Amino acid sequence: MNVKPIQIYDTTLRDGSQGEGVSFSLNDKLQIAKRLAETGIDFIEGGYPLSNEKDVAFFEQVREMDLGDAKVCAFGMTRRRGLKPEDDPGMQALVQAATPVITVVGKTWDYHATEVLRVSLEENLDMIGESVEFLAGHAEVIYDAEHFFDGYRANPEYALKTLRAAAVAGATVMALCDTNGGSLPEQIAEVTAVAIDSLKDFPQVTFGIHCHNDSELAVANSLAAVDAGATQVQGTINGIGERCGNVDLISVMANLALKKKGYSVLGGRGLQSLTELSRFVYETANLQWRGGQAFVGQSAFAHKGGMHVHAINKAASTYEHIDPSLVGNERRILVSELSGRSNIVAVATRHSIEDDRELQDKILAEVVRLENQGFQFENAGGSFDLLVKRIVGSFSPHFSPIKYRVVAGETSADEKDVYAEAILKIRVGDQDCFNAAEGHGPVNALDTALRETLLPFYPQLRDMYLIDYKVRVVDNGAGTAAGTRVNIESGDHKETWGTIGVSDNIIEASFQALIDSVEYKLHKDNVTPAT
Ligand SMILES: CC(=O)SCCNC(=O)CCNC(=O)[C@H](O)C(C)(C)COP(=O)(O)OP(=O)(O)OC[C@H]1O[C@@H](n2cnc3c(N)ncnc32)[C@H](O)[C@@H]1OP(=O)(O)O
Ligand SMILES: CC(=O)C(=O)O
Repeated sequence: MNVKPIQIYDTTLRDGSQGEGVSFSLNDKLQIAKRLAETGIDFIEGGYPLSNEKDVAFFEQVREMDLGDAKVCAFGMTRRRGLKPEDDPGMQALVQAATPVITVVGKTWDYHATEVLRVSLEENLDMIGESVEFLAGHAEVIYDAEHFFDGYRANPEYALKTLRAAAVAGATVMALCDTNGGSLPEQIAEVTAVAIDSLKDFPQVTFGIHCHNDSELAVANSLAAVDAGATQVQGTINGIGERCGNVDLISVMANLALKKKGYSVLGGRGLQSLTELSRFVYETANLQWRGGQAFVGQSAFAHKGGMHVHAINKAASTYEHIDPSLVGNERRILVSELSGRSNIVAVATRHSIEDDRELQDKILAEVVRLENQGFQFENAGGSFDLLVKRIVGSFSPHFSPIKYRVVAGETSADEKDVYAEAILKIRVGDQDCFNAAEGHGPVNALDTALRETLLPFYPQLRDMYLIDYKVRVVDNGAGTAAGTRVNIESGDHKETWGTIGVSDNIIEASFQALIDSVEYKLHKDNVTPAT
């Protein structure tokens, strides 16, 4: 069967940066461009050179990078009213960006031309035609038809004229924009087909689709346009962008490659790097991951319900629409009060409890009891592992806490320096050890005191570090009134693990999570407890 290649046009660095809370540095932009190219993205829209110095510098520096087959595009608007293109600073900035592709946005909607630009409909057509013609002398031109679908609904004849003006002037791609993100898939399909038909006397012209997600339909709309004949999809990684965002290219690429028949993206490669690409962009943009993001989210293949895990263990496709590895993601089994024995067996693989139903029931009962107190084991695999060890009987403590005290306060009213000190007594083997430490805060002081005390006995702890610390107030209603839940994420050179503590007292909850974190490290490294 013939497959139709669909070009992927990424505008994370331009339209994505219009998203609230997104601000890329120059280096961020260059790094993301490199990743996009490595993934096999066809077009990388780098920014708006008229807008700011950073984008100008981006285009200067990106030229020095080897981005393989990816084409870098500079973005800008048509010439200003009353100016010749060659005299327009925006046009000049686009040319100076010296990219192989220039994307120029123009108005399609008659209302927008007359009310916002305040130009006649004829002048708007001239602005489009003259701008494209001028730019086509310097680069391949993609024409972004802003508000195309709203424009078509308001005045179809005029909307199509704006496309024709761009085609006559030499644009090679018409990107139809659902700028306000308000269209439905059936409208997109119908209007895209009409637009394509209207330019059939320009066989060299192809069509793209550029959707926003204001109605949560951007993916469906983009796929509808592709079915109607569009061969380029514009969007951003993770759907970041203004208001509700742009279409998420991750979902578009995965659906086109894995679900829809007859299309290919990324030259048939690169799909397995989608999860990594998604997370790289989140990290670089300093944004929180969306756990439930389709295909690449951390929870996209996370199974919690006991009945589901039972089925997954027998046949994964019962609750997974694709094999997660196809997009570089992985299956996760969560343990909680909603678990059945199947979750416990699946998570506790290293404890060989598959055949012991009695043990499975005991572990499950303990999980349910603790969750009722405010514990949550989904992100606390280290603590869950220790819980299983305790019930199975393979847990041997490496130390035992005797008492601790934490003091925090201000050094003086003048200096207002906050200090924290921890005093700790623990038993290691047959020795009682006493230590005090200072820290940036009470938990840091306690952590330092604990490590310093244990290091002479367990030098392996030098390789362990704290990655994240989170506190939540829990009001469990049903169970004992638990006050705070502390989750700690720790790591060493090999792996990361989560631990948990719950108590009315935040310091006590933190201490429990710290103890579990250290015990998990020592157990996993098979360190013999000091005698
Ligand atoms: C749908 C989209 O996402 S399009 C891209 C939107 N992105 C951005 O706006 C981000 C980058 N923008 C910027 O840095 C600035 O807005 C600039 C540099 C482009 C322009 O800044 P300013 O000159 O201060 O103008 P301002 O932003 O206030 O207004 C936009 C101007 O462009 C004009 N304009 C808007 N769209 C177009 C167009 N397609 N063609 C020609 N002129 C246009 C407006 O009429 C207005 O000009 P006016 O003040 O003479 O009426
Ligand atoms: C061009 C563009 O970003 C839009 O119309 O949404």
